[in-house]
Amino acid sequence: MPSTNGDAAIEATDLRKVYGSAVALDGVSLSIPPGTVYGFLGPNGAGKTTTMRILTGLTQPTDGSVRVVGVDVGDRRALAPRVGYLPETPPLYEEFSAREQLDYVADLRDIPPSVADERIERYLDQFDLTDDADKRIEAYSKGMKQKTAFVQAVLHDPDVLFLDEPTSGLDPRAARRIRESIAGFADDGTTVFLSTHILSVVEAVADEVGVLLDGRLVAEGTPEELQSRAETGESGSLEDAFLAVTSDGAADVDAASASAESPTAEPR
Ligand SMILES: Nc1ncnc2c1ncn2[C@@H]1O[C@H](COP(=O)(O)OP(=O)(O)OP(=O)(O)O)[C@@H](O)[C@H]1O
Repeated sequence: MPSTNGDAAIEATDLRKVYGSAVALDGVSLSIPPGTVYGFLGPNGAGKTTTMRILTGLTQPTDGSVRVVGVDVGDRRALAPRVGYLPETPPLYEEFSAREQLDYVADLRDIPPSVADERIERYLDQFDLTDDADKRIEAYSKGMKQKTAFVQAVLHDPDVLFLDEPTSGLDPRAARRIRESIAGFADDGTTVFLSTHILSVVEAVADEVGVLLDGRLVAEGTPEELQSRAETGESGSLEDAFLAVTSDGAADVDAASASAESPTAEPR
């Protein structure tokens, strides 16, 4: 369990989530400093989306507690202005245009119109959406929808940004825009919690990586630290590291041998 850090942007303690008889999360603790880009990895069904939904206050944990920027996530009213969330299936009104959608969200977020107008135009331009900004979203490609949803998540300039597969379905240029944008937010002090299966994105932007397996955090460290843990040694890729710590029985091995082997990444 991480040491309790009152200044952490995300502080989760011993999260458990049980659905019926199925254990989705089995004691996950996180302590993520402000300004960190945290890459959250794990195989299908590991519990990543469940964790994100708990960290954003959308799902109640069965046990455990979460504070984001010092706010208990149960306090939705206090939390909402401080966090942005891009879920795997983003909520967009298909009958709106991107400009209408973003105007609508700006209004919901109480962003003053002059500030909102400037930001919306800047983001539309940044994500190559200006020419299509008045077309209905239902006519957009998957990538255009994803970019619109990303802008929607960041429009209010949140302190902490939760991104679930932000580059999924994007062409290389659009994916690069998102990656650059994530790096830019981090440079400005935003904490980014990034769940993805695309390891090159994590390699490009993450300061720290956590690997979830069967509802447990089985490894945590910088991408370089995780790579150096891979069986292939220092030259191992993040993919090697991911496969090593998520192979059958890896969770037990890691938990048992954490201090004995003094690995460079901090296993859980
Ligand atoms: N609402 C729910 N009701 C019952 N079981 C659920 C529910 N949501 C998630 N689960 C279960 O919890 C476990 C973790 O699911 P979760 O969606 O968090 O995984 P994930 O790591 O995000 O997976 P993926 O990479 O495939 O998106 C899975 O076994 C899943 O079936």
